[in-house]
Amino acid sequence: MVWGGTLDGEGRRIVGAEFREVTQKVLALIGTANMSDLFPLVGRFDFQGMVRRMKELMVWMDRIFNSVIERRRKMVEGGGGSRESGDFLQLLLQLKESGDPKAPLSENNVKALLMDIVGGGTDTSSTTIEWAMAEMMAHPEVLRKAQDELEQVVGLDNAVEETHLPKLSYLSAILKEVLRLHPPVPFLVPRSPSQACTVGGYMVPTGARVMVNVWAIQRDPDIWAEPLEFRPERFFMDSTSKCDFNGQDFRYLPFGSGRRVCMGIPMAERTVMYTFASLIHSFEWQLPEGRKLDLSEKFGIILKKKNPLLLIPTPRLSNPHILF
Ligand code: HEM
Repeated sequence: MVWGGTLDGEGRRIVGAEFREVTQKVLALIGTANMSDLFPLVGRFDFQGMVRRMKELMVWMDRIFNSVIERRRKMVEGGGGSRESGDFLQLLLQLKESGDPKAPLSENNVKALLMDIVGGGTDTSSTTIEWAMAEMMAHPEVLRKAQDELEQVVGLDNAVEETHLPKLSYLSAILKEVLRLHPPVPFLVPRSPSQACTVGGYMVPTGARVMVNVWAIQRDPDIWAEPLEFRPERFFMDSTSKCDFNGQDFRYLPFGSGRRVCMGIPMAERTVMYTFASLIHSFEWQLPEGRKLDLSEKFGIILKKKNPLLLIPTPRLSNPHILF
């Protein structure tokens, strides 16, 4: 979707694996406590070597982008591959080449946009799906209901398609509940007011770093009934039925709010729901023998499971070949 049409087979796998590795390292580094944030005066000494390590990772990331862009250029110049790779990279390069004065794009802009999309969209989406599967293991009755809905809308003789998604209202409520209890970006992106202001009686000085604790808001017992219970049905109740992903309702902000709200919401809604729906429609899942379900969290810029979820699938469609 992002640059998949540019790379094929082995190339896609290698670049994908390398990109995942560097993204994991960047996210881990961003989530590490940095002394310089607490004592800005000593920041320039970079005692923990974090600036140095981030610069190294950015060089690595840049090399990956350069190689993908170069392959794309060769593909077009050589005329060997189709010019229409239909991916996001193609769109960005076309915009850049069109030289539209209203939206000028440099090569660096293209790379920054690629980084935003891949960096912002991969770990967040995969973490949501992992939490969703873990909650299904913890709540088999919810899983059963979701599978019943899928059987009615999709049928056991079909694979899930994008067109089915708007009809899967219970599944959509499950994902809302997953994102309520496990918001992948628990503190959103830090804010910094350009003017001092007072919020809820607290003075926030100009330039202060403000973190919004969405994790705590979405578990606040003053707002949510039985906040620690996993209950997708709550999103059908009058009081919460209007909670969507746009960040207008300050009780529920898994994608943030305001000017910096997640720009990938439409894509996330479709890809996460499609993947999750396909997983539970196409397979039955169980924990490996003797292994207990563990729902503990690991603190970081992305709120992941402390221990990765390991499950065993068994085909459930009438004809498993539908998937291939
Ligand atoms: C379940 C999946 C996702 C979740 C939970 C999520 C969540 C978030 C959150 C909380 C923010 C910060 C918003 C704020 O501080 O107000 C954000 C920003 C962002 N997200 Fe997502 N995101 C997801 C998927 C995606 C996808 C698929 C893309 C790209 C296609 C994406 C691209 C971005 C970008 C570029 C930003 C930065 C926006 C800015 O600062 O202006 N996200 N996301």
